[in-house]
Amino acid sequence: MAEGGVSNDLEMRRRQLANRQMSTLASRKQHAVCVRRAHKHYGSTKNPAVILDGLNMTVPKGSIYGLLGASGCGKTTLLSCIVGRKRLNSGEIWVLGGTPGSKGSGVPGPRIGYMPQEIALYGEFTIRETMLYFGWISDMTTQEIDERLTFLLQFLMLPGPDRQVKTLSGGQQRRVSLSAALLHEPELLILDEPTVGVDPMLRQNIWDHLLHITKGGRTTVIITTHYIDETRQAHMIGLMRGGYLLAEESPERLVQHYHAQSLEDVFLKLSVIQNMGKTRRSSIALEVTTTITVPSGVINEAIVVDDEPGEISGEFGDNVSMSSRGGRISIAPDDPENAPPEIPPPEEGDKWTCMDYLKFAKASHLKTLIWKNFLWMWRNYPVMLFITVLPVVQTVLFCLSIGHDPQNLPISVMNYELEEGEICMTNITCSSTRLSCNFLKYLEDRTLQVTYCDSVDAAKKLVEEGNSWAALVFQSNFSDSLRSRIFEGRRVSPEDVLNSEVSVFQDISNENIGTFLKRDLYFSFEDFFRAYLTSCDINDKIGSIPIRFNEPIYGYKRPNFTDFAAPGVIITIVFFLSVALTCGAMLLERNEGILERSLVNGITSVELLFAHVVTQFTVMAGQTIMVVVVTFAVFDITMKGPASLTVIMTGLTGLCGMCFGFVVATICDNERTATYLSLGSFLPIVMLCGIIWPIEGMHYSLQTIAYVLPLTKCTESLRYILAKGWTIDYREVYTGFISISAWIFFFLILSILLLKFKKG
Ligand SMILES: Nc1ncnc2c1ncn2[C@@H]1O[C@H](COP(=O)(O)OP(=O)(O)OP(=O)(O)O)[C@@H](O)[C@H]1O
Repeated sequence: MAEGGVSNDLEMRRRQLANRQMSTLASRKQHAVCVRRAHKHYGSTKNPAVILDGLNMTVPKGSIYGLLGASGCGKTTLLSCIVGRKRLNSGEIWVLGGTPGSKGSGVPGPRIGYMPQEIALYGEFTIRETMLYFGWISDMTTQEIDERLTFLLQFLMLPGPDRQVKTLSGGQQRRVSLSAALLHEPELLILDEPTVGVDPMLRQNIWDHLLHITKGGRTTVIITTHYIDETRQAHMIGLMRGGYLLAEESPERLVQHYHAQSLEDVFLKLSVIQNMGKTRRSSIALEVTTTITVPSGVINEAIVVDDEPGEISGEFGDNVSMSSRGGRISIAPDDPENAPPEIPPPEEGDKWTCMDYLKFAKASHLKTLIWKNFLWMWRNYPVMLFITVLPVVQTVLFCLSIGHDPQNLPISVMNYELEEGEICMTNITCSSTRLSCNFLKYLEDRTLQVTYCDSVDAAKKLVEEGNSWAALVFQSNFSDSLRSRIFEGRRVSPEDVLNSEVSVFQDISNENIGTFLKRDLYFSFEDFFRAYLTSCDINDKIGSIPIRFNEPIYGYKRPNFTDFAAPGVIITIVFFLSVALTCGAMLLERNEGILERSLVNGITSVELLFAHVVTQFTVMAGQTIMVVVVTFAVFDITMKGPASLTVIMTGLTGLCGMCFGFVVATICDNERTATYLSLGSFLPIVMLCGIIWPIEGMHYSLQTIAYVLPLTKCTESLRYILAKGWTIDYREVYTGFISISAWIFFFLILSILLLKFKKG
């Protein structure tokens, strides 16, 4: 780039800058960027970490503005506020004539090209795909993108367009990131350290290109860099320290004014002056003034003025002022007549209405975002695996592992009816003297593993050692006593009543196994007893408890737990897989800075959410179908109601999980907190939704909470559809649909509002 070519332009702009003038609203709006009295802190208001402390900044149109400052001084924070991604706590920003984020300002949007400090690219995309993404969201055609890409690849010395970004070196990735910012030739280019990791020759090429594009006055560049010397080529430099700009001038004038050798010298001197302002009464300051040469008159002219911040910008010529918590030091005498006017209130009509927030998205943006989401998933094999295999595996595991009766439970038996060494014969007759053997046969038929012992103590010991779930003891006259119990009626002796009992010593530490064993003992005894009565020509029904269980109206005579658990398990699998998938995809996008970058390019939160809804919904629909097919077609779990309702309810649950995933991703700053929040919500939701235990058995105070939770009503509803065959006409069914739809709506609105308002 010919230096002489721009010198006239530059000179003219410098003269404009040197003109002292009142900072009117109109003049502020004419600049590419104008920041006034910017205050920004992180942390709580009680204990704030102040980053911007009354900062003023003026970036004239068509200039290259080098923003310099030590690491951590707040440059990135300032740039984020300029591009509308973070909000000031107080103060004003005008960018390209409007307030960032206001209606019609075009900022954020394609008027801005933003290269953030982090790479902020999809590693799985090729260079061309990356450019297509950023180009399309900036409303470029594919042909325009390809033409620009050819130039940028050559100019930034990048490898072929089909190279995947993750296979490039760090420096190459930064250059791809720079290309993405330069691609659509924006009016305002904001480059956060674009020359890191770039060799000196290419660095000079980049600077030449920046000088070239700013030459016509249409493009303005704000650039931060740690290489102070390269900013000599900028038209203007802002030296940032302690939350505001120490100086804002052209590099030549700064060096000249401070009689410095280099810009680094200038920065050092200004820093010393600033420190003296803060500790001007301390002896350290005296020491510093004697060792550092500061332009004559500068210190003497320094006067302490009030806390009211003043203008510090090229707009006001050489006027350089600095504030500290305790007061303000003005290096050049402040001109009271040039005191800045109060910041005007924001213009009416700039504010977004609720409808604007929800205003429907641009079709081209949506198309691009959906394309990007699918491409990202397609390129991420583990994600694809997660998407396709996990729901099937989970469902198969559920169907194979939950709800089946425990098999081969060991029990120990001391049978005093048998002689020593005698083996049980199992023929049953009315006069049998070995009825205990007949009963044990029925137990064995129920897969219980019987171990015969030679004493009660030995049988109980097996239980104590954990080798048996129960010890059964039969008395020596068990058969006779049982017969007396049947045939002697009211004359039966108490001894016979006692001796006809099977004595059981059970291990009920595992409640489920204990209950199954009890059930097996009861059922086996009933079967045995009825068989015995039949052998004695007695109506076998006398042997049953006189309660007749008819064919149930709903369900089966022998209900199975799998049917009970299936609705809750299906819903939980679909819901939480959706949460994980959505939350993971969004957090990855956000934490790598890609989301930030897309938003600066003009993507709106509604578009972003809508694109995720479309992508995740497609995935989730596939998952739902797989889960339903495996559960009902392969494992034949009971489904009495219409399959369509089952699929719709499962699909809605997945949609709700997806919307909850949006909320988690917007609330949480990183994967770790997202994991805590998802897990933290998983357990209460699952515990209270009635999968594990009927809601009617919960503490009454929890029952109301349980019914309000997202998965409770829909689990119930699905259970009614599956087990009873009910349709949408039933209140219990349609309330489930209403409940899940309400939660979807709530989560969606919440995530839109969070996305919109949760800025730094
Ligand atoms: N979200 C945040 N929450 C709390 N503190 C933050 C946050 N973002 C930045 N900071 C802090 O604000 C200060 C300024 O950060 P910023 O990234 O703006 O500095 P910088 O000048 O761009 O630094 P560098 O040149 O190293 O990139 C730092 O101390 C940083 O730790």
